[in-house]
Parts: sequence; C-alpha cells; structure tokens
Amino acid sequence: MSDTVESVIVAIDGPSGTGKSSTSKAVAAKLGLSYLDTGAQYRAITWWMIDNGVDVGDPAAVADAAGKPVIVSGTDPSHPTITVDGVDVSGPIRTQEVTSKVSAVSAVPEIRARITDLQRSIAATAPHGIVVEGRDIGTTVLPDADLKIFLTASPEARAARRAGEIKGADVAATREALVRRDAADSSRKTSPLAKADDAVEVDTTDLTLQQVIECVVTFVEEKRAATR
Ligand SMILES: Nc1ncnc2c1ncn2[C@@H]1O[C@H](COP(=O)(O)OP(=O)(O)O)[C@@H](O)[C@H]1O
Ligand SMILES: Nc1ccn([C@H]2C[C@H](O)[C@@H](COP(=O)(O)OP(=O)(O)O)O2)c(=O)n1
Repeated sequence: MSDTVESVIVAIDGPSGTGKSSTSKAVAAKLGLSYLDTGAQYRAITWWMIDNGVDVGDPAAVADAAGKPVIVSGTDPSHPTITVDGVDVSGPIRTQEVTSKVSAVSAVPEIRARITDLQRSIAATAPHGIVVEGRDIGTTVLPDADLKIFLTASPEARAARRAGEIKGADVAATREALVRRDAADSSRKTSPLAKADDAVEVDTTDLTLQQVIECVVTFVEEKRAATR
C-alpha cells in the first residue's frame, strides 16, 4: 500500500475574529497542506485602490480598476506572504484605513470575479491540498471542497480577541466596528458571508484556539479515512 496521502481541500468560513486565520494556518501546517488567506487578497486590492487614488465609494471606478493590480499570495502556512505588483503589503493591508474600506471594495462584482478566479487557480495547483479561509469559500469559491467548516463566536468574544491584538484598544468600539463590517459582508448581493448548507458549524466562544485546531484536524482525518 502506498503511504501517499490524497490531496484534500478544506474551506473555512465565518465572521471576523472567529479564529479562521489562526486555525487554518495551524491545521495546514500540521497536515502538510498549503494555506490561503483570501481576506488578505481583498485587503491587498483595497490597499492598491487607496494607494492609486481610486474612490472606493464609487463601485464603477473600483470595477474599472479591478483588473490592474497583480496580486500574488504565498501559501506556506508557516510563512504566508502577499504582494501587489511585486511589493510586500503584508503590513500595510492591516491598517485601520484598509479595514474600514475593504467591505466596500469586496462588494464590487468585478473585484469578486477577479479574486475568485485567482483563488480557484491557487487551490487547483496546491500539491497536497489546501486550507482556504474567507467568507464565501464553501458557498461560492470551492463548492466541491472535501470539508467545509463555518466558525462562529459571540460578538463579545470576537471583539475581546481582536482588541487583545492592539495595545490600548477599546473593546466596545472594536465590537461596533466588527459588527458593522460583518453586517456589510453578510448583506452584499454577490457571494455574501454565509454558511454553506453542508458546512459543519463550530462555535468557538468557549473553546481555546488549541481545541478548535484539534477539532478541525479530527474532521479532516475522519474525512480522509472515510474516502480511503
Ligand atoms: N478559540 C480562541 N480563543 C481565544 N483566542 C482566539 C481563539 N481563536 C483565535 N483567537 C485569537 O483571536 C484573534 C483573531 O483570530 P483570527 O484567527 O485572526 O480570526 P479571523 O481570521 O476569524 O478574523 C487572534 O489574536 C487569535 O490568536
Ligand atoms: N472570501 C472573502 C474574504 C474576505 N472578504 C472581505 C470581507 C472582509 O471584511 C475583508 C477582510 O477579511 P479578513 O479575513 O482579513 O478580515 P478579518 O481577519 O476578520 O479582519 O475581506 C470577502 O469578501 N470574501
């Protein structure tokens, strides 16, 4: 019998602060899979729009520019990278300005079409499979994924986690901004944040990150065992 492990595609979706990035990176590293942070791609294209003076409040202007930036994602879970036109933007895409504008840019259908194509080609060429995290991976980007996980957590827990990353952050203001962004992401017309019908929902409110990672690793191993 060969000890080659079959390729597996895992989709992890959910609102902000539920633990998607931390969980996906750890699961991918543990199982030898690639890792793709799709939020970073939407942030990168938003950063480019701001840097190039495109009015992000004007969907037609954003749509016109959608094809211009070249976005490249590195998929090593222990060292994920993101560049726009060859420039490392891993720091600049996390600013407050990008965070406050990313929902408007990512609601534009031409932006979603471009980024979705990119995501599908990255997933199709991952040598041993991939963990892809975002908002619409299970519903739209990879509807045939082998395993779909939808992470949730209370707004209070999510705000406390996010605020904990920034020194002196106000938890109430963080909660308000996060709930506002989730509402925008969930109500847009094109591929909104949503749980796929066949996704497994995991409420992480009272779980440690380690427990969530172990839970998802178990799901992947069960899936692999069932298809062997
Ligand atoms: N289950 C958990 N318990 C406590 N903190 C967590 C948990 N999951 C993630 N975190 C922390 O919360 C923050 C946000 O997690 P992240 O993975 O970036 O979420 P998302 O990608 O869903 O926005 C990080 O600082 C992370 O370490
Ligand atoms: N698959 C995806 C991933 C992210 N987005 C959009 C909507 C999100 O508010 C932004 C930023 O996503 P990101 O995962 O970086 O957000 P947080 O880590 O939760 O702050 O991108 C999307 O529309 N579709």
